[in-house]
Amino acid sequence: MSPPSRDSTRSINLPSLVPHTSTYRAHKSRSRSPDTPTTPTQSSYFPSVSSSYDEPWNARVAARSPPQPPPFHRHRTASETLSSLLDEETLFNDNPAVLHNKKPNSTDMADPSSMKRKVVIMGSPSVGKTSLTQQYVSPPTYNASYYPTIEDTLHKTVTHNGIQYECEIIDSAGLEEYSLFPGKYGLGVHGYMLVYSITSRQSFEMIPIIHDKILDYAGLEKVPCVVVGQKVDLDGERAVTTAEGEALAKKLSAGFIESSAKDNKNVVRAFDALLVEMQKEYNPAPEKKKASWWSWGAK
Ligand SMILES: Nc1nc2c(ncn2[C@@H]2O[C@H](COP(=O)(O)OP(=O)(O)OP(=O)(O)O)[C@@H](O)[C@H]2O)c(=O)[nH]1
Repeated sequence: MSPPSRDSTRSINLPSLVPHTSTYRAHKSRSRSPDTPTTPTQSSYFPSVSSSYDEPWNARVAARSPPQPPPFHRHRTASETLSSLLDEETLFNDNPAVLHNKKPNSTDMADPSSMKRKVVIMGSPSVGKTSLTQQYVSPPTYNASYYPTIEDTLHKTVTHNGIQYECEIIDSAGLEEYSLFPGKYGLGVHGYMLVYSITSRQSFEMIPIIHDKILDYAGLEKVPCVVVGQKVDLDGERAVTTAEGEALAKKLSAGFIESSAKDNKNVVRAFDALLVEMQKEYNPAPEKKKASWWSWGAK
């Protein structure tokens, strides 16, 4: 006897689905009427145990799998996505730059005499991020022991160029080349301090990698940023020249400074440089009036 071909009429005896249950019919009749939601009520989706177990298994499956997905399963339209993003913004009312491409501005101030600034200190492990931050927030503080950071948030109110800033400073965990970028640092942040150690070439090479990750995550072409070459007291062990640091910062359109948390050298200047970068981005000085064409011959 020859084996059954693909087209053979012989088929496996699967039970056929029986969609025409009372639940299914109720759903169909609802979906025909434009005024009624197509989503069956909870009770019709999940009939009570006693009634559902009277029906065959395939009827119960059919009752739970309506042919049309309920509305909350469909893809959101662009305008729905936008309005949900706008809702998200209210979750971060302290952080005006929450949304991608949305810049904070002077109106983001709760108190008009002070501005909130959220900054993240990022870089490779052990470059001195914590030492730098603590030296800035509560000087003089320097601890020669090393305790890897998970994350720490510090606050400091400073006045710079006549403006008072309430700074929230996030001291982040050291990042390695293949570390996942922590998404929370890509949103709602006003500025970044990217720290390397002048004694570590590897930590220097991490700076453009972290910078790229920030831009990718935030969906921006530029973020206010300062590149800091830390541990400048160890000049004898230098692995990165000042010129290289400057050139990299220029390439990233960032500020640049070398500092030593140990000697408390340029620590305040590093944070001031970041305030300047943020100021340039969010509250640029009004452009000087351009000379109009007729003023050329006016002398
Ligand atoms: N010589 C010198 N050592 C420093 C300086 N800043 C920090 N250190 C030392 O470097 C080590 C690491 O410092 P941390 O401030 O913990 O470095 P970190 O970047 O926060 O490290 P992670 O928490 O791993 O990300 C510690 O032993 C510090 O004492 C500095 O300016 N000069």
